[in-house]
Amino acid sequence: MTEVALALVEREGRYLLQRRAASNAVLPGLWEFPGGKAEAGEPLLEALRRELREEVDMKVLAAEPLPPLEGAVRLHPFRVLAEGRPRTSLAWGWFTAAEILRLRVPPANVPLLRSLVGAAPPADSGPPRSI
Ligand SMILES: Nc1nc2c([nH]c(=O)n2[C@@H]2O[C@H](COP(=O)(O)OP(=O)(O)OP(=O)(O)O)[C@@H](O)[C@H]2O)c(=O)[nH]1
Repeated sequence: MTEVALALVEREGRYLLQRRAASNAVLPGLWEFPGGKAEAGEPLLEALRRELREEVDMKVLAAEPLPPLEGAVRLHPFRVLAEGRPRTSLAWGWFTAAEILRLRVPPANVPLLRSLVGAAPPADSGPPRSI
């Protein structure tokens, strides 16, 4: 299974996203968290540090793991406190989780984004029920 480290860099309730190049063979044009595949034998935290540095030139100061998501690959999201300002040739921006759900994102990210928004059900959905 391919292990992928994702950086959820949050500032004032907004998360850093970048947009995959339209020319990318995998998920072209989608908005995603900085991150990428761990190399063979590379600890996830190291992959997280490396990808954040390589992709947006930011330094991880602290990272807290969230539960992994299983799909075609295994996503390991981390809440990240990072130093610096994003520097990347890709489009990027700061978005609330609710805003991100209205962008084109990798399908595997949707449950994660919903959990970030908080389980606020639509007004007409009735009382909360366990699933
Ligand atoms: N970076 C990133 N990858 C994600 C997210 N959500 C998600 O499903 N993925 C998947 O995780 C994998 C990460 O691949 P990547 O291509 O970014 O990894 P990488 O930087 O190591 O790239 P490389 O294979 O070109 O060296 C892809 O299959 C991608 O579709 C996300 O929010 N951010």
